[in-house]
Amino acid sequence: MFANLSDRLTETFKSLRGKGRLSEADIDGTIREIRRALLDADVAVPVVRSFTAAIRERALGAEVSGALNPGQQVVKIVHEELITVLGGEQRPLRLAKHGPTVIMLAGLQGAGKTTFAGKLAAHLKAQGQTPLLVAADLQRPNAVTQLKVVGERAGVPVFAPEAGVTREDERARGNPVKVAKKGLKEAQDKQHTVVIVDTAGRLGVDAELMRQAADIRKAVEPDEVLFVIDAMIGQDAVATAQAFQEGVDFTGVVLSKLDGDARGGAALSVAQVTGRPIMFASVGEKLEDIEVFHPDRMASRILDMGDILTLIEQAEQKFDQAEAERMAVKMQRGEDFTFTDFLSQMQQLKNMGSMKKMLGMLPGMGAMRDQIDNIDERELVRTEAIIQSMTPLERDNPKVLNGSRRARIATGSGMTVADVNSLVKRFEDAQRMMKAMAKGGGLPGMGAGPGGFAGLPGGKKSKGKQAPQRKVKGKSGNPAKRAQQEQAARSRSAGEQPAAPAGSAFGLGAAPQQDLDPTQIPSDLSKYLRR
Ligand SMILES: Nc1nc2c(ncn2[C@@H]2O[C@H](COP(=O)(O)OP(=O)(O)OP(=O)(O)O)[C@@H](O)[C@H]2O)c(=O)[nH]1
Repeated sequence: MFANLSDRLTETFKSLRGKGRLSEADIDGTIREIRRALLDADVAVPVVRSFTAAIRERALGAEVSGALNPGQQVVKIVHEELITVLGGEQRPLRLAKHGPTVIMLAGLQGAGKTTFAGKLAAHLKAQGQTPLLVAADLQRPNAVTQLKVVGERAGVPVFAPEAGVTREDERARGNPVKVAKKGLKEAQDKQHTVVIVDTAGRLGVDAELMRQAADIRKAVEPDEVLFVIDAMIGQDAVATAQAFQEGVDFTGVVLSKLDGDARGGAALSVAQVTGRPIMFASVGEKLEDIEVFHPDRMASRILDMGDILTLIEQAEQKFDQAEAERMAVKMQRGEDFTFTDFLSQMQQLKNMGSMKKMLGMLPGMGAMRDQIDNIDERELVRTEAIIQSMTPLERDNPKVLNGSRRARIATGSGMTVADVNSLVKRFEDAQRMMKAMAKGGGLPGMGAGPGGFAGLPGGKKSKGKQAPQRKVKGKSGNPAKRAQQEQAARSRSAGEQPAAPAGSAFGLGAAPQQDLDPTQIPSDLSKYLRR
């Protein structure tokens, strides 16, 4: 996601590091680099122009802050301007006060509408809604079947045109406007709280496509019309978005395929050009690859400051609280950490999704992209296989693991004895770590107490002594935000980095800690602390 842009911008800021003051030439040089980086990322020219002009004006306007050096000041300005370009505030979905909320999806063929329809349905279902998917994409023969498949995966019913008995039925079946209306009626009758209408796309913008989408819009009067755009579309993004805005009009944007996007110009152009908020990002082919779009968090990711809030939220959603509490109690009692616990933690880690994606959300990880790309996610599966090949006695009393038992486990799991030895070694390290945490000290750079993962949030706070904490002003009521505030304060008072890479105990490439560029961090964290 934005890999090239992110690398170019962070490289540009490096040249400002350590400068006591910035001359106009320094600023112009930086602006030139930013302009090139944005154009190479396919950001639309007018957007680049206004963006760089705003940065230049503010940078020259000497917004002096005692806390930040000039280099950091420029990063802060770029960060704030990026947030503005990306739409400012996050805009949540508008839900209808009465009756089902109607959400219509529009966009070009292959933009990712059908895939997103399933993701959105699953996302809303997890929030307690009862969505109905409506297949009004009758253009592509396979589209209805595809929607049925994603609906089944999401556990959400799909309304699709049935084969008709009369000629009139058959005509209605081929008419997307009638199908959409019938779908809405079905939702009202069956008391669904949300209706998601998937519409047809074409290879390019054409009058027929626009007329059909506009007719569906008129027929179902949606609360939201979401324009789904492929983030890899490049310079065509602006023209396509404008055509849809004129033809159908939309209330929000969904950026799809943001996972595969090394350029990402669409993201930086569409909100600004259309004045419509980006509301969701689609970041993969799986059902759970959906993110609520937060302009400030995305700006932080682009500047390689990480996105700890999203990471915490995802961890919280997938985290099994009961299991965490079981671990907390166990450790407070001083009971030994066993392979059974190790396995359970690993399974939770797996539930949280791709390790690469999670690591990519930590600050300063852009410089380690190659190492992250080399992480072998199958390692979790191999580790699981080894533990599954142990007897209950061995899992709970790892000390009994002598040479012959290790050889048997290696054969049973299809691994080598060296693999088993290496896992036992990692396990012993994790066991020592858990003991240290149980004593209450916590571990450097970690926010988690007992029951939490190494380097990941979650679990209860230790009752024992914590490292001295700086008081955080204006603590948020939001657990994710609060966790970050506390972590930031802890990290600062201890002079530590904001978070330790996760997964090291599980042997997933064990991303080493690196020196973070100080020009990249302070403005971001201090921003959250001030909130
Ligand atoms: N990598 C990646 N692939 C995606 C994403 N969203 C969709 N795709 C893939 O893109 C292709 C097209 O997606 P669809 O959901 O069928 O697109 P559509 O807009 O419904 O297409 P039409 O129904 O023909 O208008 C499929 O192969 C999807 O698996 C995403 O976020 N990331």
